[in-house]
Amino acid sequence: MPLPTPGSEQGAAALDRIVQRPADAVLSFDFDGTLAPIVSDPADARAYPGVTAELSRLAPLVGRLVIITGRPAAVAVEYGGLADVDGVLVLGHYGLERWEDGRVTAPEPPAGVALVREELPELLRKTGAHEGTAIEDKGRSLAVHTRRAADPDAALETLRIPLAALAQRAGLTVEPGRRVIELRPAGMDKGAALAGVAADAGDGAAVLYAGDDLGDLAAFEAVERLREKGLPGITVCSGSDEVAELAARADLVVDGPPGIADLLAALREAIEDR
Ligand SMILES: O=P(O)(O)OC[C@H]1O[C@H](O[C@H]2O[C@H](CO)[C@@H](O)[C@H](O)[C@H]2O)[C@H](O)[C@@H](O)[C@@H]1O
Repeated sequence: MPLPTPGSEQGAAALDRIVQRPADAVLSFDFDGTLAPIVSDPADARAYPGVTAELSRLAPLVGRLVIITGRPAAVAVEYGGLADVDGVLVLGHYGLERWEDGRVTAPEPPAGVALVREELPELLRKTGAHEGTAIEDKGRSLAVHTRRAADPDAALETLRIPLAALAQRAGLTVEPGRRVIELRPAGMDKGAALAGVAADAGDGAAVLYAGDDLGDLAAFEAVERLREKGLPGITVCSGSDEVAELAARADLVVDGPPGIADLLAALREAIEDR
């Protein structure tokens, strides 16, 4: 399977560097919408067929394989079958949680999370949340999903202002995403998480980050900052018709999780054949 050609020179140079010097590569991926297809119930999300096996083949070939997700790390590990991927690092809650070798480390959630947990059901009732609106309690944060409403976008719009007000009162930050608004602890994002991993990898690192949603923009920006410092970097958008911003910014756009699965296989083959 041929490697796709990135639309930018910097992206092409980074992909070439990753193939030629895989031991210096940091390969990083978002979970939902990138490794796993979007489904209507968040509890039903699973890695796209073949993705976990391909990650397992790539892991020993590259310097660092990282999943950076808004999910709790252990949930991404379970839904992605990632415990079978040797040496993978999973950063959950936008980088607050670190899962490695079966162990999770994370700071205690701020008190605002408990406040949101207590007040959210009543807020949804009072604001006339559309039928199908659902709360996902992730322990260290809460998400409000509207994908199962008859008009998911209208349902989300109804909630934007009240949820922002609640987040402000609770001292949390608002994370908008694909038919979801999350209220989560401030002070960490996928960009800071990726920058930390890249720093650990050292000055010779080359970085690939693939994502599909607005929360991945911070990681795209981190790749752009690394490039300004001279490190090769490539951004990949797992494309959908729900998020235009990421595709416009990416060095390479592939066709959702099936396209990511093909990219993983092509990258592994190119590394093996170099
Ligand atoms: O950073 P990610 O790994 O992409 O996680 C972001 C959020 O993804 C999940 O929600 C999204 O996927 C669901 C399952 O396909 C879908 O139903 C929902 O509409 C999407 O927004 C997850 O439920 C959130 O907790 C994650 O933060």
